[in-house]
Parts: sequence; C-alpha cells; structure tokens
Amino acid sequence: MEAFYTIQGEGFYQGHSAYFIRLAGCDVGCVWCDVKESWNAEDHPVMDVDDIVAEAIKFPGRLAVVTGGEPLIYNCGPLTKKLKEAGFQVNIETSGVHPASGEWDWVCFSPKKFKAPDPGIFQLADELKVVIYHPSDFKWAESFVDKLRPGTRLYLQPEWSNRDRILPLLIEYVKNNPKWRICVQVHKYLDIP
Ligand SMILES: C[S@@+](CC[C@H](N)C(=O)[O-])C[C@H]1O[C@@H](n2cnc3c(N)ncnc32)[C@H](O)[C@@H]1O
Ligand SMILES: Nc1nc2[nH]cc(C(=O)O)c2c(=O)[nH]1
Ligand code: SF4
Ligand SMILES: [Mg+2]
Repeated sequence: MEAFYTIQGEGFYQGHSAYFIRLAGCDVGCVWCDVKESWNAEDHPVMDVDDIVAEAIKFPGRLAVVTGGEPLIYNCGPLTKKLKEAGFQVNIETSGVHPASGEWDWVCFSPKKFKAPDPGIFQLADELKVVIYHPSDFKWAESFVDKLRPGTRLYLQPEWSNRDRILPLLIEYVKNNPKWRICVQVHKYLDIP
C-alpha cells in the first residue's frame, strides 16, 4: 500500500528510525482501526519485492518494519529474505490471526477481540501490544500473558481516538500492575507518518 521512512512510534523500538512497508489487505475488521484504507488489497497496486527493497536502501536506517493491513495474509518469506540480504533488521506488526511466514528479528503481536490469533504466534512474539478501548480490555490483555515466552515485553496502548478517556485508566492500571508498560503512539503526537 505504501512505504515510508519515519520514526517507529510504538512498542520496544519506539523512537528508532525505521522504513515502514505497509502491505494492503486485512480480514480482521477492528472497529477502531487507524488505517482502514488498507483493508481492501485490490485498492492498491501489486509491488515487486526487489523494487520495495531498492527504495528502502536509499535511506540510511537499516531497520525495516513490515505492517499493514495484516502482513501475514501473505507469504512474507521472499520479502524478509531480500530485506535481510540488503542488511536490514526486519520487524513485523501483526494481529497474529494467520500462521506466520518469513524470518523475523522482532515480532510485535497485537491481538484483536474481533478475530482469534493463531496459537503459533505465542512462541514467536517478542512484544505483546494490546490496544485498550474499553475497561474490560485489561482483563482480556492479561489472558495472553501466560501463553507467551518468559520475557516477552508487555505494552498497553490507548486507542487513539479515545485516548483522553482511556489514558487515566491506563496510568492507574500500570501503576498497579507494573509488569506492563504504557505505549502511546508517539508519531501521532509528533505529527509524522
Ligand atoms: C494498523 S495495525 C497493522 C498491523 C496488524 N494488522 C495489527 O493490527 O497488528 C498496526 C498497529 O496499530 C495498532 N492500532 C490500530 N489502530 C489503532 C488505534 N486506533 N489506536 C491505537 N492503536 C491502533 C494495532 O493494534 C497495531 O498494533
Ligand atoms: N511512525 C509510525 N510508527 C508505527 N508503528 C506501528 C505502525 C503501524 O501502523 O503498524 C506505525 C505507523 O503507522 N507509523
Ligand atoms: S488487524 Fe490491524 S490492520 Fe487489521 S483492522 Fe485490526 S488494526 Fe487494522
Ligand atoms: Mg499506524
């Protein structure tokens, strides 16, 4: 759908320069999704992996973040292979609803109430990032923790359009449950892509 060089605004690599590759198409349908224009793959051109990598290497950073849409609707093997050959660390943002493909250096797993994850993602995730939209989402977030590998980073992210309502709850929750960290989408505060 698009690719752009920016600052990773979320999760463990927040603040790090990164080349984002956004693959179009998603079958999860989150009501609060901030990139709904990505959902229909047919709205966007098919692109060649070599051309994507050729664009990426024009920028000085060597961290690539593959996102979407839901990137794992595709076989990501060829894309991750070429990115790694070009010297990139390759991270993914995924809902985990489809079995994983590709070779990833860092997996951000962001589960969704709208569609259950494929259990294979639990052993691949390096970070769990749960979007908090409703107070009941805290309990739902906790339900994933024991399924993950020890040491998986745990983030709670306020749903952006409700951040004024959610943030006070989130701050209290993390003060009382210190294994979690707050993650705000810093790129939106910075007004960058
Ligand atoms: C747009 S999604 C694309 C990748 C993948 N489909 C997924 O959901 O993880 C990228 C990240 O943005 C988060 N996100 C999407 N809409 C959001 C919103 N309105 N507020 C906060 N986070 C949001 C998702 O949970 C995910 O962690
Ligand atoms: N700057 C920036 N950081 C991000 N981290 C995850 C994003 C995504 O949409 O997957 C994203 C995004 O869209 N922009
Ligand atoms: S899974 Fe990701 S891209 Fe798909 S609707 Fe949900 S937030 Fe949007
Ligand atoms: Mg985004």
